[in-house]
Formats: sequence, C-alpha cells, structure tokens
Amino acid sequence: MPSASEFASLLPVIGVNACSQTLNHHPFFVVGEKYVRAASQGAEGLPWVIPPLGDQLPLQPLLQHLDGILLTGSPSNIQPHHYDGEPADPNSPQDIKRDATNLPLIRAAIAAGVPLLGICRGFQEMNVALGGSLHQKVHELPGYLNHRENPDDPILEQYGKLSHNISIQPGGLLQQIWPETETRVNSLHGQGVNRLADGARIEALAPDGLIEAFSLPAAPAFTLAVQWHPEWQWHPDDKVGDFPFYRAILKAFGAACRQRMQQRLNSR
Ligand SMILES: N[C@@H](CCC(=O)NCCCC(=O)O)C(=O)O
Repeated sequence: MPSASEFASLLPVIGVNACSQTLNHHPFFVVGEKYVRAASQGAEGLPWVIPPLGDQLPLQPLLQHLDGILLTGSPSNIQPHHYDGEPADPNSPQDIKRDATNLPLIRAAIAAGVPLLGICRGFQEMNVALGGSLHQKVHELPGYLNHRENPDDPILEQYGKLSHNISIQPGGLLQQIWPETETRVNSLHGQGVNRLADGARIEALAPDGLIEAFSLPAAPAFTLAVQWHPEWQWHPDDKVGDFPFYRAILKAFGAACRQRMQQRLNSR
C-alpha cells in the first residue's frame, strides 16, 4: 500500500469519453481539448481518453483503472429510441457509437463506485442511461426558454456568456460545492431533461423549470450531472474569463477521484 507521501505524488486516472466523427472519409474518435484540460488541470487528474468502441470496449477492465469519468458535451444528440422518444429530426446530428458506449459505461461506472461528472450531452446521457427521457427541442415547448447558444456569437461569447440563472436546490451536492441559492451559467443545448431518472435528485433548476443539474444520492461515489459547461474558462489564470463556480465543480470532482484512487490502491 502506498504511503501518504507516495499518494501525494500519484494522480487519479480520469476517463474522458471521445465522440466518433468522419474526417476526410475516414472514421475518427475525437475529444474536445477543453474537456481533457478540465480533467487534467481542473480536476488534477491523469486523463485517459475513452474510445466509443461500443460493446468492443471491455468495461470492467477499464473501470479497474479509472478513478473517475468526465462525460463530455457534443453537438450530437442521443438517439430517441434509447428513451422512448419520438423519431429524431433527420437533420439532427447523431453519434450511434457514442450512445452504444456511454450508456452502458455510465451504468457500470455507477455500480463500480467510479465518480462521474456529466457535462451537457454527458448530463443527458446520465439521465437516459438511468431510465429518464429528454425533450428534443426545448425551445419549441411553450413556457421554456431557448437554451441554445447564438451561432452568430463568437465562441468566447457563446461559452463565456452567463445566459441564465439557476436556482441551486438546498441540501444537495451542488450546494455543498457552491453554498449559494442561485448563480448564473452558460447555456448551449437544444435538448433537456423531460422525465428525470428514478433515484436522481434535482440539484439545480433554470428559471423556466428545466432541470439543469442532478445527482444520484444512492450512488456509492460522487455523481453529478450538469447541463452547462464548467469546463469553460474555469482556470484562475485564464486571460479571458474566470468562473470560480465552474472551478469549484471541477475541484470537487477531482477530490472524489482522488478518494477513489486511494480506495483502489489500498485494496491492491
Ligand atoms: N446535443 C445536445 C447536447 C449539447 C452539448 O453538449 N453542447 C456542447 C457541444 C460542443 C462542446 O462540446 O462544447 C443538445 O443540443 O442538447
């Protein structure tokens, strides 16, 4: 078993899932740099990119090496058949390989006690993986805000804008991380939670009542899903923005990953 000083020199291994894309007619696996940096520098872990290999990905051997998983955002949408949804808009971007990988990965990770932080599409995947459902076009629903980014805005504005308030629900994990009753977040999503998965606890709500964050209190490890993008400009030295709320989320996730690492190494 490593000594305390040896632990201090170790880094928790944090999985960051990739998406599948076709580039120059060839299939690729791709992952956004900001997610890898959020895992590496924000959560202070050793990033491990998880390829969307579907049922070819050996989940249990993988989970034995992981101390946490950061589930990334993506412009693609989860196929509605995974949650009894209406057929998708044929123009809606999909990632079948990612769906086939992440949904079983989420269930296996929770059962194995691997901490999870789901971001945007990752948030939606956690809800669907556990039996929840999604609104496919929130902006078309009466009474709901348009939660999408303005594609005409520059990227720094799309992600740097604090688009709407969230009310942080009292007594939950998110309020432990950020002891406030409300704050503001960026918003870059067209889909959202319709039916929340059984056993999930609402952690934050948008002004229109849309669920913006949830946790799984009964899960053996830290499990937080957020609809916004805390991987954006969380770093205090970022020249353009500095979002301490986002930083607090990444640090809390990182602490849970380090705790898992200690448990994993102690059990060897
Ligand atoms: N497609 C879903 C999820 C939206 C999402 O994850 N946006 C971020 C995409 C780019 C990035 O990774 O930052 C929806 O529209 O709700």
